[in-house]
Amino acid sequence: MPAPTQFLKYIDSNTDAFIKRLGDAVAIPSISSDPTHRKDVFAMADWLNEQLKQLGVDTKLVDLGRHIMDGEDLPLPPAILGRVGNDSAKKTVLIYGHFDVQPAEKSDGWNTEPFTLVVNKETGQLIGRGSTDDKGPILGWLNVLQYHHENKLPLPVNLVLCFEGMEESGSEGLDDLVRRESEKGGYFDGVDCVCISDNYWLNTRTPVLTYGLRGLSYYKVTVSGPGRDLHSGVFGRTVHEPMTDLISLLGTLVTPQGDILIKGVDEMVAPPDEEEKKIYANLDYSIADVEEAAGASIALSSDKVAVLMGRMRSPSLSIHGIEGAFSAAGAKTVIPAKVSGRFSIRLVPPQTPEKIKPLVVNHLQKAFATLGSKNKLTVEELHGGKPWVADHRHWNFEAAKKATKAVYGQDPDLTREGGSIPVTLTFAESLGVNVLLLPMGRGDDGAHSTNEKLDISNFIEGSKLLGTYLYELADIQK
Ligand SMILES: C[C@H](N)C(=O)N[C@@H](Cc1c[nH]cn1)C(=O)O
Ligand SMILES: [Zn+2]
Ligand SMILES: [Zn+2]
Repeated sequence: MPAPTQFLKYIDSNTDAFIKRLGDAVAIPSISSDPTHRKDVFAMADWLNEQLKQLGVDTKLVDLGRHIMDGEDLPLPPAILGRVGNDSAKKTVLIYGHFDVQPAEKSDGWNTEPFTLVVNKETGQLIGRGSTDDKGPILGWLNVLQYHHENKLPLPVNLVLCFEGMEESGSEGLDDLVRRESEKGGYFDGVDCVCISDNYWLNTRTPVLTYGLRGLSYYKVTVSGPGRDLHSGVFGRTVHEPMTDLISLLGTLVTPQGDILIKGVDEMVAPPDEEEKKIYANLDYSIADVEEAAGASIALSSDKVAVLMGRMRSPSLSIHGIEGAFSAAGAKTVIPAKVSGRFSIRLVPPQTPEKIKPLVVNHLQKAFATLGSKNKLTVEELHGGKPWVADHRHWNFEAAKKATKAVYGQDPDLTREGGSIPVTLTFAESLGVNVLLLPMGRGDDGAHSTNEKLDISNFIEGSKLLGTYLYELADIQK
């Protein structure tokens, strides 16, 4: 059943109010990885819960307990569960999203304040942290709910909502909740399919449906030795320096071409056959797309298929930062006493964090031993998540294809995403149902980056897409 024309018109005519609400959401700096912002993640949960209640959603906040982050014992933000409709004649769809965001500071290179949504009417962009990842898409669902609530219209399907505030930090506590609530009589019992809007198109023009995600294994490697920071003029060439050791270790992990040097990691993945390569060759994507999104001509290859495979079906290792390193202005001549490097490996089937961890630890210990250093090495896995691949011939995807065609007038490309949403596989396994990724934003949105944005047209057409998908689902043969 097509979405009512009234619904599409309503989304268009409420654009300003929807943008205003996104501004309110972006203004809450709900950074899950920063203990000083934990209260803001709670504030964001309260704000979202209030919005949902005002739109007629029956909600409950679920306490997920506590966890240790960087040695600090912290309360986990609650998950928000919600329900609209309980009609046994209708399908039941579980919607997942996350209301936490990545860190952002103007000094990182933002042109505007990251937690103030800037509406640029000239470019048609909404700029602010969380605009595309993942507050914009969550608010897209709210826009759909608002139309039905204000017009006292039933939704075409029953909706079960699951929103969390720790996705950017490993979804701590959520797996247990999902497993528990998927049991008979649980909150998610009776769910027919899952839809997640939390990734991006490949380019700036072609909508996509996504059937795969990479997993993640995130590490902190620490080298310590001196009892305190030292003067490099007094102690240089006199003691083993932690930073020198750490840089040597990080240099053993990956080549500048992206090949992973930890024995067994790249080798765990079977090479693609010609049939699979055709899938990548047929996607609407070019080297210009990746370079425009990256902001420079720095693609690892000029071969589109190689670049796409690097993102979608190969593991990758990225080095994220060094804690304890001198980074301020000036020329401090210090030997830091303790430094920690953070890096992560994106995983693809059949890799799992459990299979990868011993390879990583063994590699680092061996590499450290070859340095002949008297410093101390520790390796910690901070968090992990398994990769996920779904059946894109399922009726859940068929409904989304029809909705895409109806809203955008074109067929979507089918993609695997290079990023990770750890709970996706848990939903698929615990509920035994199909999971669909239905992204709202474009490939150049800059999620996790400076000047993150969501195009107004993607916010508005994306809201229509989410609603239209629900109408298409209602009709489709199971
Ligand atoms: C794809 C999704 N929007 C996302 O950004 N996921 C994060 C998950 C994560 C895990 N550790 C930190 N963040 C990602 O892929 O980095
Ligand atoms: Zn993210
Ligand atoms: Zn996200």
